[in-house]
Amino acid sequence: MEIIAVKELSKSFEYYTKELGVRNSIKNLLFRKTLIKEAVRDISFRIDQGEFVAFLGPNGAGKTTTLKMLSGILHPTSGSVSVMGYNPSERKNEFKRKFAIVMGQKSQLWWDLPAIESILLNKYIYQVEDVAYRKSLDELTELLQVHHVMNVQVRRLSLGERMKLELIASLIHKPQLLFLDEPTIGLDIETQKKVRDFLKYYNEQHKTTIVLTSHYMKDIEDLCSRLILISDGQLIYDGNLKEMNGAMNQTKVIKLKFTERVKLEQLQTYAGIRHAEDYQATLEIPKEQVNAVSRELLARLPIEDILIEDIPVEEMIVSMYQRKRAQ
Ligand SMILES: Nc1ncnc2c1ncn2[C@@H]1O[C@H](COP(=O)(O)OP(=O)(O)OP(=O)(O)O)[C@@H](O)[C@H]1O
Repeated sequence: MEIIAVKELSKSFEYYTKELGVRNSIKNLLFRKTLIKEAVRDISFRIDQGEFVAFLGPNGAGKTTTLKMLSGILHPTSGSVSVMGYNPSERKNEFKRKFAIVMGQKSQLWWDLPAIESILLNKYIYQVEDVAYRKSLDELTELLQVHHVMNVQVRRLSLGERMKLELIASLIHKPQLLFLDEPTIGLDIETQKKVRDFLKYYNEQHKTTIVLTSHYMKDIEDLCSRLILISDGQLIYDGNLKEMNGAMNQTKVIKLKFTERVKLEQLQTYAGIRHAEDYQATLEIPKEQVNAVSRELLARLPIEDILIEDIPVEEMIVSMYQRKRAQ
């Protein structure tokens, strides 16, 4: 079932530049120059129920602007958006009850109160019935293991604890759609993993559609089967992570560790040296040559360890952004 349908969506902002100084301020008042920023340009995509989609782009690509249009905070300049059958711009209460937004950098919890108070407030705002509320709360606190901090003032919580409670507050009404903006930002590795495990389980269990933006590639690789990439307001890729791997990864990386110091000249017969220093080297080799080159390396050099890997997802994505800029 289709949850989000975005068609030829664009958003432009009008803004003004302001020069410094009193004289310029007066000049600006009289002859203000209007500039137009096309933050989102003609993008189209569809997302089905239960999908866990990464929505990525470099800084200023238009991600927040798009998410704001999907949640009804901003009106599109042109094009259409349908979310769960609603036009988000109409901001119907019924629509607002069906989705949630979690922002890693912005809290929705009352700072001076225990989180349970904010969660309870959401129960009333979203009109969740007592039995459903109890069930949701028990499930979420159990999964996230936060019983012991429910009654602690939010300002006293660690970042990880707060993030988990943000998730509970957002999911207490069982939204069909969840927008997650940098949910693991600033968290330690162990807590990042716990949050990821929770999101994976929750998505599978409840078929909640999740749209995630994150700068951590581990979030994307572990959670999202599909990737929507935007750059400079335009859609540059929409597809499976594995397919992108196949299409982009025409080369593999060979990481070598040596038992003795190896000179650069000994490696120079191979094109694609990414890095070489004394006891280690990294080469980038076309896929079809990997077997032959590995055999030759093992025969010719004092190798302690050899590792053959795909190009990291992060690098593939960055090279997609670069390709787009070069067009
Ligand atoms: N109200 C506004 N007025 C003028 N320009 C704006 C406005 N809001 C956003 N922009 C511009 O639109 C572009 C896209 O912004 P947006 O916040 O959507 O990017 P983003 O992909 O979310 O970036 P980031 O990862 O840095 O948060 C940026 O160049 C930004 O400066």
